[in-house]
Amino acid sequence: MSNVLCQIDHVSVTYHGDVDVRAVQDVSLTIGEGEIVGLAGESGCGKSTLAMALAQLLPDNAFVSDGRILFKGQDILRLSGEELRQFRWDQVSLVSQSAMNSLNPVLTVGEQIEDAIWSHQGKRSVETRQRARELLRLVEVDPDRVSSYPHQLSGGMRQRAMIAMALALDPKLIIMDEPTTALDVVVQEQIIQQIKDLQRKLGFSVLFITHDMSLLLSIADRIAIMYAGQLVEQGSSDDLLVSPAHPYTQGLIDAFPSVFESRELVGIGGSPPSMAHPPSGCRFHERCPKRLSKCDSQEPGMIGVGAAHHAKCHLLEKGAVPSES
Ligand SMILES: Nc1ncnc2c1ncn2[C@@H]1O[C@H](COP(=O)(O)OP(=O)(O)OP(=O)(O)O)[C@@H](O)[C@H]1O
Repeated sequence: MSNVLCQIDHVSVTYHGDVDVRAVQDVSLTIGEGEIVGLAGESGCGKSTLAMALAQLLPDNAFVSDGRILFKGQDILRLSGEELRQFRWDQVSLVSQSAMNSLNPVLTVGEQIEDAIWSHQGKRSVETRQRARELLRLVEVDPDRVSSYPHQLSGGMRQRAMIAMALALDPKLIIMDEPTTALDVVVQEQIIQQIKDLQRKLGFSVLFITHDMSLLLSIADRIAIMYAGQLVEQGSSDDLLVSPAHPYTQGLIDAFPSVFESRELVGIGGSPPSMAHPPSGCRFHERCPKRLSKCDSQEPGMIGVGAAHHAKCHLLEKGAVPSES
């Protein structure tokens, strides 16, 4: 792998409420410089919470209850005040699912990009307007659109404008949380291609979050799979495509149309558990078609199945015989 940019080290995140919810539990994940890492899993499994912890944007009722997050070797959980503000844009930026909700409806796109530059570099000038135009050109939006309001742009253009804004301060890492979910398939493909092109050209790293495995297999260098707050498998895209080791990963792959082959889609039976009361043993055991008798009581560890391919499943232990149900 390339040089390490970011190391998420045994991180847990807890939400305070009537019942405390540990939405992320003991997650370790590394993102290399210039690498696109995909994070997949069904709704509610903790992907966005992990992303928010990484961007230091957790809501007030949530906190990192264990572990550390090193960014270029520095523990970002210890940053405060000005250091934190700088980190949030200079090092990491975020593109979220709905550009319509993220963009300010009463400011033009140009003003919003300029604000991002200005508020962190302390100057608004002819150059910031010029930079806003360059950024729009970079994401293939007509630079004259600096004067447009968000509602005057198509969904695809708004999402491109969000990407332009995320690029404004040359961050080292861009977190993309379902950036194309709200778009139709054709526009989605164009934007994915553009993200890949920009990443190659500019060299930033990406944490790409989605529940769509087939999309991830086509964009990510490496993929991590989350289930009920835990990482259950990680490996290269090829590893996961050719030999997924966790039944949940296999289920996710089977549930989405493949860009590589045509086959019948099969959903995963049941639904993810409540994070307030996660099941004992392997958290996937109630839905697993290959569960063993111990899966409901003993939590499996992460087991190596290849050079950089690991999965958290008892089936990978020596001598395990799956029971097909
Ligand atoms: N603001 C909140 N307050 C309390 N609990 C929360 C809050 N946000 C999320 N959670 C809890 O954290 C769990 C994980 O949510 P999260 O949004 O991180 O999942 P996700 O995988 O990103 O889902 P989605 O794909 O739907 O965004 C949820 O199941 C919920 O129990």
